[in-house]
Amino acid sequence: TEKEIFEKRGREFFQGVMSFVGVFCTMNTMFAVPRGSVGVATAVSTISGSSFGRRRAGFGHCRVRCEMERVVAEAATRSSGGNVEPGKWIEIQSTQLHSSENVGDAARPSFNPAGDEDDAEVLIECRNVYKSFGEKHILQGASFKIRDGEAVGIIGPSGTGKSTVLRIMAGLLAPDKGEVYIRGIKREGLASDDEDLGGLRIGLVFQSAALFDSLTVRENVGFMLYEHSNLSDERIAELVRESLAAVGLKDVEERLPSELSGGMKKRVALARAIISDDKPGHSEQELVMYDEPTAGLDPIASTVVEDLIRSVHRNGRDAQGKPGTISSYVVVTHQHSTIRRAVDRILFLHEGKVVWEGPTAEFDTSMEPIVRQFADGSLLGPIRY
Ligand SMILES: Nc1ncnc2c1ncn2[C@@H]1O[C@H](COP(=O)(O)OP(=O)(O)OP(=O)(O)O)[C@@H](O)[C@H]1O
Repeated sequence: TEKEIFEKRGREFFQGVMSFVGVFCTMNTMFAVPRGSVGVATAVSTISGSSFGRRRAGFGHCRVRCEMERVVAEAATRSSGGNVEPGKWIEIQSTQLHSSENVGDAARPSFNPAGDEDDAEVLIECRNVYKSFGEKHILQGASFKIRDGEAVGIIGPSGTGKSTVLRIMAGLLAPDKGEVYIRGIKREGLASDDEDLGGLRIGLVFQSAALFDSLTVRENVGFMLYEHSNLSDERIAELVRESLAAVGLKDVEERLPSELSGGMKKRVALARAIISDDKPGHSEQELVMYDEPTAGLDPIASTVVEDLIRSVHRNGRDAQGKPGTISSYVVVTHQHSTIRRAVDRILFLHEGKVVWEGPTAEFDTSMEPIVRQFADGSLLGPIRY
């Protein structure tokens, strides 16, 4: 019954927030009163915890009250600058917790304001993944899930293994230990043509665009179809045209990569990742992974690529105004603009593990020292160079 589900979710939620003092709830509301000897960081986490709680336990909204100045300031941010004073109850609605004020793009998919992202189908799961290269122990128990509909960013210090994670998810590299599940099916070995991905297509867009220099744009974009489908050359040329149009390119089919600008190459690489054959019963789901899609681009070209990534997602509209076809995507990036503009949820990778994850909106307000140091670009903190 609804009551049983509520009680179960409530129990799960409380297991997650037992450390917070003074948390109690009613059917649709959670109340949080950080007090006593808890530190500021814990108190702020109470607010973050309450957003987690609402998503996990399905609370309609939460109310927070606190005396501590920093916490009150945090609460003010969360409540969009409402009338927030120490000791006064403030109410935080779900939409404010995943606010998109940094993003002006209408194509931006929302961060599941229904609050049910935990229930969405898991497309890829990495469970306790280890990977070493010789003496370099890069991944040391990385675990995370990518769900249907998500726009996820993987961030973290240089050399921490972000690209390695992408290559493992794409099946180009096998973990030494741990498991990768694709739609619940455990992957054995590397990606292969006859691998059962449960109907999911996985595309990887490399940082360098990785176009074949000697092939034209048409041959690059249609490469997989020329190699692995029975479609006629005419049909492939048509699909290539459509895919290029989706990323805002036309009349470039016969050019060589050397005749394109850096930004155009990235668009062509994106067109190659999203092209699909038109077989009946073709998979509905596609996950694309972008490795540093905006590296080396000027700020405006970065914005164009960030919006493009949004636009080909199924909640967006492509360059022709058609709904995008990508179910979920993962972006590895160092660029703050890309973190804020192109993704809804962040996985923070450090020393081989996911050490923090949360909605993009929480990246700027999290008091987690590692996140604060990274977000502020500070030399002081737990990350040592
Ligand atoms: N095939 C390989 N052989 C040997 N070492 C490798 C290989 N691939 C990656 N590495 C090493 O693993 C470490 C992690 O590399 P990776 O590219 O995954 O990091 P990253 O977090 O994406 O870094 P950056 O942010 O600088 O791009 C680096 O030290 C890299 O040199």
